[in-house]
Amino acid sequence: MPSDSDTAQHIPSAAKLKTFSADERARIFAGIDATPGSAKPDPIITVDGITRSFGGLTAVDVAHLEIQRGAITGLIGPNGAGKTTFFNLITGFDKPNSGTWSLNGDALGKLVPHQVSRRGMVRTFQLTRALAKLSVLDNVRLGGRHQRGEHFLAALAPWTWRKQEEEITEQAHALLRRFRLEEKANDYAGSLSGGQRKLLEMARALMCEPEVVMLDEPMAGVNPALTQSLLEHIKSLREDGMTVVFVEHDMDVIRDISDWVVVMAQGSVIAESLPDRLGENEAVVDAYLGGHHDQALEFDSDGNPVGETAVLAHEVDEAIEETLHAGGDLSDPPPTGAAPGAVPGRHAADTAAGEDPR
Ligand SMILES: Nc1ncnc2c1ncn2[C@@H]1O[C@H](COP(=O)(O)OP(=O)(O)OP(=O)(O)O)[C@@H](O)[C@H]1O
Repeated sequence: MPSDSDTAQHIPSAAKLKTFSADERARIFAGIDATPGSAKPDPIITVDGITRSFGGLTAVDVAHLEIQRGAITGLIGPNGAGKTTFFNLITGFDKPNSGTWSLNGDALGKLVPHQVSRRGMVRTFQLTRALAKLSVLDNVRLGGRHQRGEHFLAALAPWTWRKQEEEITEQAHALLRRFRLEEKANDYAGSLSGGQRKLLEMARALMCEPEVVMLDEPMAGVNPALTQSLLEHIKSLREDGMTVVFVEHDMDVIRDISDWVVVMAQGSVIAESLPDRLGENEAVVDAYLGGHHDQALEFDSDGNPVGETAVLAHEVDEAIEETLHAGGDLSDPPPTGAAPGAVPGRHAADTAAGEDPR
């Protein structure tokens, strides 16, 4: 495993980042095959044969995936599709059963998270209880951890780390200004709103000057009033030449900011597409409707659902229960603009069970 001193030379600098105009990105993606595992003209991340099982469950099984440099790639898929596990694997937070993956052609398989971030790829993670008790400024400063000051040899030469500490603090303030959190610098991070926490996560991630930023549900828990500004901040990462990969459930967000969309279901990549072509993709529609809508239903001699039908019946029961629990009315039509298959309640349940809603 490479040591910290080995990886120090890999800290990316802004000079290495490459920006593409909107027109250039449109041209790049118009020329890419909309098929799972399709080749990209300039992949910054390449993944091969990565698998991860939990007991008998295969959570991730991605045969091949390339992520285009300098663009925003959205990663979508039904609940339990393996998106978060995939993020954890390629950023070193979890270990796969098999597979290889690389950043700029350098294999990352044996690295731990801070070594991966030094190579130039970071993922955001939610504010933990420990971080909530620190100031906003210290949270961001922590993103610059594992630089020279933490190396045990540096403890013997304090003048080197003191200088670095000043630089880290300066950099943290600059990021707080960028994300408009400067006024909150000395507040407890735990006192921030949902949207401000997301900005803090991004500021913390940018401390190591990454080339790739992986955002896990950046819009979750964000007040709608802040959504637009958060989206602009994500786009600004791309304008600075960073590559962004993000997991998101909200299809409006996906369409608004993604250049390209990768769809996972049951651990695998089942589709790749331009965001506005997703609806034309049969595999995507199937994944979101559960793939049951055109299957024959099966019952045993007592009239109990069996096999796939039993699984479907259970999902329908859960959806109905969720709707009732949330105070919904089962006779309500599904809200307009909702993600396909995401609407619990009678109408959606009936549709999923194969009835024509018209
Ligand atoms: N540590 C774990 N132990 C056991 N099973 C796990 C573990 N982590 C994930 N899983 C399982 O792996 C599968 C993929 O989970 P994962 O969280 O990666 O999906 P996801 O696509 O991110 O889902 P969501 O959109 O609901 O967050 C799920 O069936 C989940 O229950």
